[in-house]
Amino acid sequence: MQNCRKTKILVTMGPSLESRLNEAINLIDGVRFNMSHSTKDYCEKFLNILEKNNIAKVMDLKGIKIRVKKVRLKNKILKERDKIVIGKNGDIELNYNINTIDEGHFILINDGKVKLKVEKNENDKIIAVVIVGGEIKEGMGVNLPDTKIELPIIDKQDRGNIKFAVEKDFEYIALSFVRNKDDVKELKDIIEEYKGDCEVISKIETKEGLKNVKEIGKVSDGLMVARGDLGVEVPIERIPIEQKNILRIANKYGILSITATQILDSMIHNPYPTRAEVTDIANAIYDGTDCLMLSNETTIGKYPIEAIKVLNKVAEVADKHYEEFGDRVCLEVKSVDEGLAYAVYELYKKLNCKLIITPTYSGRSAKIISKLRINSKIIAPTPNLKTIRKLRLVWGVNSCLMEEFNDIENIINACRDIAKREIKSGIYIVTLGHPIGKKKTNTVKVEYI
Ligand SMILES: Nc1ncnc2c1ncn2[C@@H]1O[C@H](COP(=O)(O)OP(=O)(O)O)[C@@H](O)[C@H]1O
Ligand SMILES: C=C(OP(=O)(O)O)C(=O)O
Ligand SMILES: [K+]
Ligand SMILES: [Mg+2]
Repeated sequence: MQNCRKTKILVTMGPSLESRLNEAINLIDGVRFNMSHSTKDYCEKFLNILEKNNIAKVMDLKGIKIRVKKVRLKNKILKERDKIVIGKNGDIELNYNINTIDEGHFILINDGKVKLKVEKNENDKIIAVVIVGGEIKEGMGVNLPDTKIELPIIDKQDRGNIKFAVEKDFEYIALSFVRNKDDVKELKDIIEEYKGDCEVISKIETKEGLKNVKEIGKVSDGLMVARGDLGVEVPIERIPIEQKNILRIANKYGILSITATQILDSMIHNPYPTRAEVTDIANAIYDGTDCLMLSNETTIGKYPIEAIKVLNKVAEVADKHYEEFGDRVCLEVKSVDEGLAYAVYELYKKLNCKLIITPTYSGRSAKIISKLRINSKIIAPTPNLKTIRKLRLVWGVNSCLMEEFNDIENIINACRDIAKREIKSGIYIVTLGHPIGKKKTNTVKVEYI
């Protein structure tokens, strides 16, 4: 069983971590492969060690990233009030057709460090004025917060990545730059086409995705507060408010929630965090995030292991105070699952029970109960290895392998053995589906040691 930390840790694989993964393998719960910077062959190298340790595998699709394709300017340092021609044979060419970028739209280059505003769109070219100057280079990321991006959310390369993720049993696929529910449906249809069951995490990181976050949440298995691109697409002062809002929506719909980017940014260069970062981690936990994700800290940072250790320690301490400071429960009751979770919650509070055991195939009963942020341990025994790995990212849930039984008595006895190991004496709760089999959980049993 993992240590008493309840918040889960997802790290991004990259040069800094790849040769030191074994130093952190017992402190992390998931690994993200960012396909903007990784190939399938690169992922292949780590599958064995991840599966041996039941670590959740997350494939993050590169998505429709717009970039600077060509810079024809001699002087690549743009100055305020400069006029720039964008388009074929213009000063700057993008890897995106420009005729949907209208007058008044902003063009943000290099994570928003350079800001242009469109003055004129003459169909084959755009005249833009420099609002904030700076250096521009080919390959730099471009964000178009005001422009409806008319591109399919999944291109040929990402379709290949999805096929690979299904073949290699990735637990999750993260979708970058999600705009609306149709984008999520498109990914789910492709996963189904390849007969996969990877769960879909929608990255909320564009103005349009933010506007549609409710409809996106309703059809996703998880939401990620992708603060990097989000902080470019909306004014940075909106990040704390949008983060709380996105996390509340994920918890209301009973889906996974991940908070990402610049979690311990200063540890890219320093072996210790700032006070602001440590407080940000605790506040993200109290905003209700299931999981925190490290990016540059573990891909290119100088101190990947130290960053993981700091995140582990800070989360462990913050978790202990969830009852005092954590956001209150807001899980929406849509079906029996949520009703049962609230029944477990009431029993836990009224009977001061010390342990909740949720035998499960799908993992859903454990995930839903976890949304109520119950302070007691939640153990989810399952015959399904993939469920163990999926639940690695779910707050407060420890999953373990249990053989497949064919009668309820045996499951209850097996849970008793787990309880004896975990609490020695006291009240514990078991959730079950009766009659036995792959039906939804529909029974709550109070047990006593
Ligand atoms: N180890 C096991 N052997 C046999 N049946 C099991 C086992 N673990 C859970 N079950 C049965 O699976 C059902 C609950 O799992 P599942 O269908 O995934 O529900 P949920 O999605 O609500 O978690 C119940 O019928 C439970 O009794
Ligand atoms: C997590 C994010 O996406 P990526 O790292 O793929 O840019 C982000 O933008 O914060
Ligand atoms: K990405
Ligand atoms: Mg992003």
